[in-house]
Amino acid sequence: MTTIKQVAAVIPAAGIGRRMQSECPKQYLQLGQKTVLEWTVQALCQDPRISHIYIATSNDDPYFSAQQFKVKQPIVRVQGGATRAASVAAGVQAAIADGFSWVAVHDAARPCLTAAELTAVLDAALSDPVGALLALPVADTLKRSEAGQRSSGSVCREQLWQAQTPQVFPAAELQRGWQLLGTDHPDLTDEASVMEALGLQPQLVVGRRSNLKITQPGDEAIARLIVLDKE
Ligand SMILES: Nc1ccn([C@@H]2O[C@H](COP(=O)(O)OP(=O)(O)OP(=O)(O)O)[C@@H](O)[C@H]2O)c(=O)n1
Ligand SMILES: C[C@](O)(CO)[C@H](O)COP(=O)(O)O
Repeated sequence: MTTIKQVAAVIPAAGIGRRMQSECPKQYLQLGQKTVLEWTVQALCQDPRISHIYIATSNDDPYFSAQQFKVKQPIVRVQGGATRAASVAAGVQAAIADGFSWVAVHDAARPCLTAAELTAVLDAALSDPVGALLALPVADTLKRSEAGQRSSGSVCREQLWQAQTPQVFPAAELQRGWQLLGTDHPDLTDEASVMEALGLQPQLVVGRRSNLKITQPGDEAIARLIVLDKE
């Protein structure tokens, strides 16, 4: 009988959603019958290799206790930190303490992840010496703006990708990176940056534009259309 490798999902959900300017943190906005976070947890349970879910929330989060996660995987709440990296590191530490050697880090603000994307990034990561992340080749012309929101030129996009999540890596390697660099380093905006800082080159797995991160006003309306189309 072949045993499948068990992976802990870590969801950073301790942000305040400043850019969103919404009445509550964006991870608790309602998309139909579920909140963004409830959709995200459900999305991560679409592959049986995800066996536990660690959610990092802010200490004074008044919304989490009312969440209804209708999944069979155990949900573990941990205290998030002042940065996304600190929140992720708290979840990874809890996962390691529970015996996990691989983690799949996925933003709470990305509720539209499909089963196909999740399976693809897990397949790639678990058979790769470094790990893997979902990403999109840049499809638009990129402009640089140095003053007054005016274009001062274009940036070559030939070798540029937009990182998404899940990002799937060995937990101990991530911890080694944070021990070296800290969790408030401005360049460590995702887990792949930590691996790159260790001199490693994660595998890029082509994702979908529908796996958007709810960030700016109006993004929640797009995400609502995507998730309700699945219902
Ligand atoms: N200290 C932090 C900051 C962010 N996050 C989480 O990291 C994810 C991606 O971060 P981002 O989109 O930047 O969320 P916010 O930090 O909430 O947004 P903003 O920067 O607009 O405040 C989100 O699910 C957010 O909840 C976190 O767990 N802990
Ligand atoms: C992790 C991430 O979603 C990859 O694109 C992104 O770096 C998160 O950035 P944020 O400013 O913390 O939302």
